[in-house]
Amino acid sequence: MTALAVPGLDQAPTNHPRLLSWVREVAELTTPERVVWCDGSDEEWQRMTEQLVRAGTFVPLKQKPNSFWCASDPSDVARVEERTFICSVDEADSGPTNNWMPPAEMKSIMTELYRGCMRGRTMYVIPFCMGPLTAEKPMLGVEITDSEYVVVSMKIMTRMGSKALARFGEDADFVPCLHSIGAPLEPGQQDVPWPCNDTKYISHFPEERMIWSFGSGYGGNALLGKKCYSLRIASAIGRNEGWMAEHMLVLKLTSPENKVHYVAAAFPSACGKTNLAMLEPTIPGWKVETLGDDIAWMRFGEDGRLYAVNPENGFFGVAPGTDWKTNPNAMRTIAKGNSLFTNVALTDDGDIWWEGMGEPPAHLTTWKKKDWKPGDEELTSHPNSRYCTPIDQCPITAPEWEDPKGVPISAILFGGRRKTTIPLVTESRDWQHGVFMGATLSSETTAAATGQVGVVRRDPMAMLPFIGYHAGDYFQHWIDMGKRADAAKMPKVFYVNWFRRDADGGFLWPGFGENSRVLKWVIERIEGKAAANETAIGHVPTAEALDLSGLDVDPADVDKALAVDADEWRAEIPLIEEWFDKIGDKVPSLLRDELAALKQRLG
Ligand SMILES: Nc1nc2c(ncn2[C@@H]2O[C@H](COP(=O)(O)OP(=O)(O)OP(=O)(O)O)[C@@H](O)[C@H]2O)c(=O)[nH]1
Ligand SMILES: O=C([O-])CC(=O)C(=O)O
Ligand SMILES: [Mn+2]
Repeated sequence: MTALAVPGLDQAPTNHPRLLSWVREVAELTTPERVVWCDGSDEEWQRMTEQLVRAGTFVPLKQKPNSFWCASDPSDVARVEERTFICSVDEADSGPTNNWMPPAEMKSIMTELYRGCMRGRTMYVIPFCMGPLTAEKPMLGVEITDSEYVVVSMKIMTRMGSKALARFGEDADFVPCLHSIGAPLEPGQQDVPWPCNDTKYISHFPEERMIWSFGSGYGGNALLGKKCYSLRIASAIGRNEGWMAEHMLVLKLTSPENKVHYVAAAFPSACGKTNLAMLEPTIPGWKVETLGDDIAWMRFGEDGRLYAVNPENGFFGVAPGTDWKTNPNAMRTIAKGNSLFTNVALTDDGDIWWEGMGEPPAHLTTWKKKDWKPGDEELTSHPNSRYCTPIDQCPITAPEWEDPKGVPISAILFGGRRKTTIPLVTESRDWQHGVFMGATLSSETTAAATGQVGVVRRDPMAMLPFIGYHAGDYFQHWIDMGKRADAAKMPKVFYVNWFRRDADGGFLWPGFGENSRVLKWVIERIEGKAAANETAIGHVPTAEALDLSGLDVDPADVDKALAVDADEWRAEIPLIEEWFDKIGDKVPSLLRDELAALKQRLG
């Protein structure tokens, strides 16, 4: 090996041999101008944000301390599912829901893309830890990137820098995560505010536990600790080790009698996780606290219950629709500053604005950097614009959110965005039926991924884009988790839909804080206190069982939100059959049995 004289390469704050040799190897391939080992300090944040302001990437916000507005390239605004690959050694392990390429082929394509790709740029080395630093076996990773935006975002979203590196010792295992925006700078070339590449690959090598990402700076494609590590790679690890990595929020619910229950909920991207995680109950005496808004790792505890940990350190939340009425706790969190806002609108006095925030000011700069005034047709903010903010700034973050042991889960909610068919809430009969509900979960597509919006697709456990292996094996893993446990100790599974509509297109259920009424029914079911109708699809609340006191809605609308329409469900059956056929032989026979039984009950 020829010793490469890249400034900074030899200033490594570690003796970890595997880490050192990997960093050198990447530097030799990508040929950056210098290497910087990130320490995660406030001085580093200061330096990076100043640099991003000089580069025209960030605009400092006058109205929010230590916060920045940022507009991406208009082509780089969401996850790119069609460019996301699970490169398992055997194609059959990737399954019918993932894109696949042989690992060797992907590596050879991407190696050529990476060759010289950091020319003229700085290569940052970011040691990070997903989940609490105090974990007995911390889940470590190192992201190499040529994007300052990624470095500062990782500081919010993960535990990174020196404090993470302290857990590496000289031989700790870590997931190598290689990221490049794919925009080398030639001498004298003027940089752009959001460099990226039209060619994009988001590749995962589950057997090697390695991630390679190229061409995009967008969060879900570039902050590799999030979806790539904590869901795709972690789901594959969890399957082997007997735990679960899920696209779930985790909240703590305290009843008026001071009983505590922890609830996890899986909804597809842009379908309400952050909002539910930070909900302000509208019913007296109930309290919600937040532990996580996007990802949960769940393992059995010594008492046989399922415990959840949030691997993240921040919120990367959908901006539009967030305001003081719908999600006041998110507003309080970002008001404290230390946040990044990407692809929202900028006000003339140096604040942010987006659709759903009430009356717009007389003039705005849109996410496309165009002038905008009220009445203009164009959206001021991209529908997938995001705020990125530290979780510990949230006023209702539960104190135990960093407990490495996690919190015991009483209920799991699955939910989607469906205009029809799916009632407001349905309780499963048992774990296996709950797995069936999750495996057949459907939702309309959203702006969180590129592609058409509003198309109904199956999104099993809200994990369609995030399962790091064969979806049929994933269903089997869910069933096996139930078999390993005492049934009485497993969380009870519910299926919710906040998005059912009337004939005029209006929502039948007011949602947001009012969803506390559904949470109350869920807890009362668990405690054996609330009534339900047994229907073909599961247990649905009687109109009286749902606490509607003080709620200003037409009771007929609530009835419609709760209705089980046999015709609509009969129309759903062929869609579920088609879905199971797509998964093929690996659909667990118990789920086929559930489908047959559902068909029979519907007549
Ligand atoms: N009608 C209605 N809309 C909701 C409700 N909860 C959330 N939304 C809207 O759904 C959109 C997405 O909500 P989020 O809570 O950010 O979704 P998420 O699941 O956290 O999304 P990701 O971060 O992409 O995983 C926002 O525009 C919300 O305003 C609800 O109860 N009713
Ligand atoms: O991953 C992202 O970019 C944001 C997110 O939470 C999702 O899409 O589910
Ligand atoms: Mn998400």
